[in-house]
Amino acid sequence: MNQRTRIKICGLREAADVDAAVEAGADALGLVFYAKSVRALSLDQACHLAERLPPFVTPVGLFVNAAPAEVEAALRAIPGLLLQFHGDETPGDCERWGRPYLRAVAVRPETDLLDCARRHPRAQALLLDAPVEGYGGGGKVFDWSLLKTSVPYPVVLSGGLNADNVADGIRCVRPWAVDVSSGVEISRGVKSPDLIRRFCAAVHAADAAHTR
Ligand SMILES: O=C(O)c1ccccc1N[C@@H]1O[C@H](COP(=O)(O)O)[C@@H](O)[C@H]1O
Repeated sequence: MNQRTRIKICGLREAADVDAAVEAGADALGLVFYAKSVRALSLDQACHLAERLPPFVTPVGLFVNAAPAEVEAALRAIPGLLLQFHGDETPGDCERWGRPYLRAVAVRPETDLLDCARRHPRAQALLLDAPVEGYGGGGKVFDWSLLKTSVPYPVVLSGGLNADNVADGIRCVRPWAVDVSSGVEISRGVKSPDLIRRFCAAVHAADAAHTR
């Protein structure tokens, strides 16, 4: 089946970057609700960015061990928010909202993806990331050859992707979607509309080149 690879651009902080991502064909935009991240937003800032999104572009709220009240406030304020849990949340923490969510998994040689999938039966997707110091957004690629198990729902490939390596990632992993943050930044936490466009163009070119 020919299947286009969905694109999530994460850690946006500026309206111009949001607009560039939408124009370039991004399917989802990540809003970071993790105070320790250089990409962190207040709820107010996140609402203003989310208001710019046209239909069919999904706002994604990224949380790391957030207090339930914080998740609840974001769900109330941003219609259609897809949750991304990127910390040590238990399956119960992720599922208590009765809302679709992405569960981030740091992929190590010993990681059992099927077990992760079993523990998160209601996740929309597993988001596969590199193990990094802290929780994520570290721009590190993991060893894609570790992905030998297929999971019973879609995966999102992330971790150190950029316009130069994303085609290889798509070819190796065949993910439902790819997710990028550091790889579209000119300096830590500062997005570049040009790099966003280059990343999206590389994904579209990879899809056009591959029979999937
Ligand atoms: O972006 C962050 O600052 C962040 C902080 C804490 C957890 C996750 C974070 N970002 C997510 O990390 C992956 C990989 O990002 P990168 O492309 O390697 O920089 C991605 O899913 C981001 O959404």
